[in-house]
Amino acid sequence: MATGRTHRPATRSRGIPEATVARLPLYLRALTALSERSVPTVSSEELAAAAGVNSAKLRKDFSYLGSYGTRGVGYDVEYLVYQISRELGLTQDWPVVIVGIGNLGAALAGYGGFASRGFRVAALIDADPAMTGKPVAGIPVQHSDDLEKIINEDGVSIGVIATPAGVAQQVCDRLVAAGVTSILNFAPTVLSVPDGVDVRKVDLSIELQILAFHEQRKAGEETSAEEGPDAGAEPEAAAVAPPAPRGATGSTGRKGPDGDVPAVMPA
Ligand SMILES: NC(=O)c1ccc[n+]([C@@H]2O[C@H](COP(=O)([O-])OP(=O)(O)OC[C@H]3O[C@@H](n4cnc5c(N)ncnc54)[C@H](O)[C@@H]3O)[C@@H](O)[C@H]2O)c1
Repeated sequence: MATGRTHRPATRSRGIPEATVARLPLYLRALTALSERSVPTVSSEELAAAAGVNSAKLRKDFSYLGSYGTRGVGYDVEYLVYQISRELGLTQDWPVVIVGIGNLGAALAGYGGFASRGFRVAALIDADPAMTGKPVAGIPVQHSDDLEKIINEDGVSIGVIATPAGVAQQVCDRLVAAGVTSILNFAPTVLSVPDGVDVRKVDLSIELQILAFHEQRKAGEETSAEEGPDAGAEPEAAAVAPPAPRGATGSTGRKGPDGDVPAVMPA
């Protein structure tokens, strides 16, 4: 998808809501699947279903891109792929470094979905000298002493942190000082970054905790239904689960202290 240079679209200056930006990758994934099947056009309803989004929301989102589709025909798949890719900045190549090449870092390094979306893994960095020079997913691991040099040489603006939590802030500080302005943090810790640096946090355990919350609630509802209309009131009140962590649905959200949606973490 790394084709040509990015044009700054007019819509950018009008401002696209963060929630819409967060849905654009969902549309793009669904559209890419349609494009691979050489489907020429798609209705808003079909695309909304494929992306798991409400169709009215989809039409509103696309209006921010200046894309309204054609009545009775729908949206041109290829053109929408181009429009959304352009809006997301995916029509240019984004070199990415991954820091911390353990279980997770190695899995990320081997993930084909980065390159196919224009994210080139420019370097793998680890502090363990025993790993230096060893290829992971075909890329030799470099020592973290050279982090600044690597960032500068490759013009890297996106860093992925997959180190233990205890060193993540220190790694983050070095990445930022070297010129990285976007960080994808997998370490279970809240990172502090200066203005102008974006942090996205991924935490699968938080997603599981939210699922556990819903499971518990569903179980409570089933019990109430079995016990009759009056029986539910007390147990339900007694079984109040802790609220789901804010923003942990992985959607968008405003910036917290680490530049992302604050997620509740066990201390
Ligand atoms: N977000 C998630 O859903 C999720 C899932 C799994 C793991 N994790 C987190 O990801 C991190 C890595 O997990 P893992 O299982 O791969 O651990 P791991 O121990 O296998 O790998 C960590 C790697 O980081 C390297 N490292 C340590 N200090 C470093 C430094 N200062 N600079 C560069 N590299 C350094 C180590 O040498 C090691 O290779 C942990 O913080 C873990 O909690 C998050």
